Amino acid sequence: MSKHTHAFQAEVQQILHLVTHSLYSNKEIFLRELVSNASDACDKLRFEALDNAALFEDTPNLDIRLLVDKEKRTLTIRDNGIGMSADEAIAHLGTIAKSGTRDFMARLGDDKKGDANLIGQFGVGFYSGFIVADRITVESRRAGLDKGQGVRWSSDGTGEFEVETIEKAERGTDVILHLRADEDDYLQAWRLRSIVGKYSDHISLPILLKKEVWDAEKSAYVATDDWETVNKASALWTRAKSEITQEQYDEFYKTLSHDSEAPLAHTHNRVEGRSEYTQLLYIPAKAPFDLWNRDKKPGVKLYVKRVFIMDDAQELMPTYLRFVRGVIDSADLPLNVSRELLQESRDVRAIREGSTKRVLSMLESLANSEDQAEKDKYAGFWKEFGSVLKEGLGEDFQNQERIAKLLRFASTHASEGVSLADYVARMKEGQEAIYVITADSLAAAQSSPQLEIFRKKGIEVLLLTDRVDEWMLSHLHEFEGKPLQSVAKGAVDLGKLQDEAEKKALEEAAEAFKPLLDKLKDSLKERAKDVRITTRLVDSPACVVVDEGDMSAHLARLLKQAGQSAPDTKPTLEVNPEHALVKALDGHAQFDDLAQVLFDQALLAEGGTLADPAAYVKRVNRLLLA
Ligand SMILES: Nc1ncnc2c1ncn2[C@@H]1O[C@H](COP(=O)(O)OP(=O)(O)OP(=O)(O)O)[C@@H](O)[C@H]1O
Repeated sequence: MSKHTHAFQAEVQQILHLVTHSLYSNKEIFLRELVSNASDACDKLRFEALDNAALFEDTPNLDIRLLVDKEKRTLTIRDNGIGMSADEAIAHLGTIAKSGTRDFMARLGDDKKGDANLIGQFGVGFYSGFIVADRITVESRRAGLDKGQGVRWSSDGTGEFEVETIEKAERGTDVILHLRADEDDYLQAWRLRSIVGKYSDHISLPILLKKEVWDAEKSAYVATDDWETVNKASALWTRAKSEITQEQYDEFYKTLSHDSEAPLAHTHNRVEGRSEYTQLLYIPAKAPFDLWNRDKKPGVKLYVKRVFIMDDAQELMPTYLRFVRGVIDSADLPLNVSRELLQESRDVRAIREGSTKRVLSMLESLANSEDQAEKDKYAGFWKEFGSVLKEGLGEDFQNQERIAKLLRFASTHASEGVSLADYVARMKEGQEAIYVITADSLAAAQSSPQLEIFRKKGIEVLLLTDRVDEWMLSHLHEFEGKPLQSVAKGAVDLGKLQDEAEKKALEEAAEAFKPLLDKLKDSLKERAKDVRITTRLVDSPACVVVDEGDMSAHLARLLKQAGQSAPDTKPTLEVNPEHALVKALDGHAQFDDLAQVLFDQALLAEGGTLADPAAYVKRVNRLLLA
């Protein structure tokens, strides 16, 4: 193949622009990214060679080498892994296959400056080479292909790249960085050694550098022909916990996840027994940009006896823990395990159950810690991932109780961080239910008329404003034997919290107001299922509620917003017999206008919208002018 020029996919051009403009504050990460690609390439070769040992050709020992040419000012990252064919080089180094790329770009905003954190999280991988290089040449040959079928890919990282066929004797890939004018630092062996030590020590393959000796004549270190290994070259998770520092754990996480922030917590265990495996699992500090996508695969890598098998092994972690990152290395699974086999394997099920329990324990120890810093970490976790964890209530029945204990809410007593256990501990004497209200926002929840009686009596109500809360309520019916009760559903029944005198007053008012209620029912017969007297209101004249078994108005709105159909259930209007407006209804000349306005206002107060706002305005104006 003669030389061909190709244009980068538009998204790659944007990434390249970002890389060179936003990441220079932490330049050295380019080496971590390229070494990690080299290590992945070796993992892939080892995996493919399980079925075809010939791929190893005559070099079964896999390694990564860093070569420096001080005259040409190049740094080469060489691996003898799987390599790339010409087509693969064009596809992999010219496009971004990752799903969600477009969404990601949109999140960066129009100026495309982005912040380094977000970009780091997305993982610029190969393109990070352009932070320090003004040209990158890749020479590669895929394992199994002929020596004449090597490929040279080259680009200055602007709009285009060139590809041509070359002879390449050794299998694998050379990534040759032509360093920018002011990047001589990366030609120094000590500098490379220190970066490898910092970011890539855990890489399980040897990373080799030419040994240098001091040359007195030249007054400089010069390279010899001997190679030396500069990393520990044993997979981090296989080492004893006591030999691993916090920094090493954190760096390993950063390589796994491309996150530039340290994780919140990790758990590292060797599990023995019926199923034998090692797990090293992390909870990130920040949610990834595509956390909301339930199709997002959990970020756990599967290894079998230290051989990499696959990324994102969904079967190893339930969907609601898809934010967890890490590695699971099984001693029992066969090396040629397929996705299909994973789905059926009892060992995999045992691993998933064990790992789920570990992650929940990790969260529990943060949440229940006496140490404020740990508690704050849990608060941070909840902010980032709480909504996803709630999915577990419906997904993982076995652990429902543990998950319920990890939930945190706002309430009428505290603006955040209220657990169900806190709530239960604060329940009033005689209180039988955990009261909740759902709304679109905290402000809407806090000012809901339905809360008035609870406020007056000092009874705490949980304010649920997350989009998944309605769904959560359909799975979580009780906690420690106390039912969760929506204050916007059914007639308010405070049970033992209401004294006899109050009950009697209500009955009497209902009797006295009967004629008025009948008139209201008649006026509102198209809109309200029923009209009744209530004691739940203190300052407001009226509110709307739905029956116990009906869908809440909030959920119906959410469904409609999401373009789904929701039943048009009529609410019940409850009126406050003590309120001046309600008292004024009796014998009012514009009874119908007032009744309709009362109903419209009740809808508005609980966050609803009016079907006919213009009619409402006209009625209010008529009343104002009367
Ligand atoms: N040394 C290498 N040997 C073989 N293939 C490589 C090598 N480096 C990169 N590639 C190929 O190029 C692709 C793109 O690499 P890049 O680093 O941009 O992203 P990635 O590794 O897929 O994703 P991430 O960096 O987020 O893990 C890789 O998926 C791989 O197929």
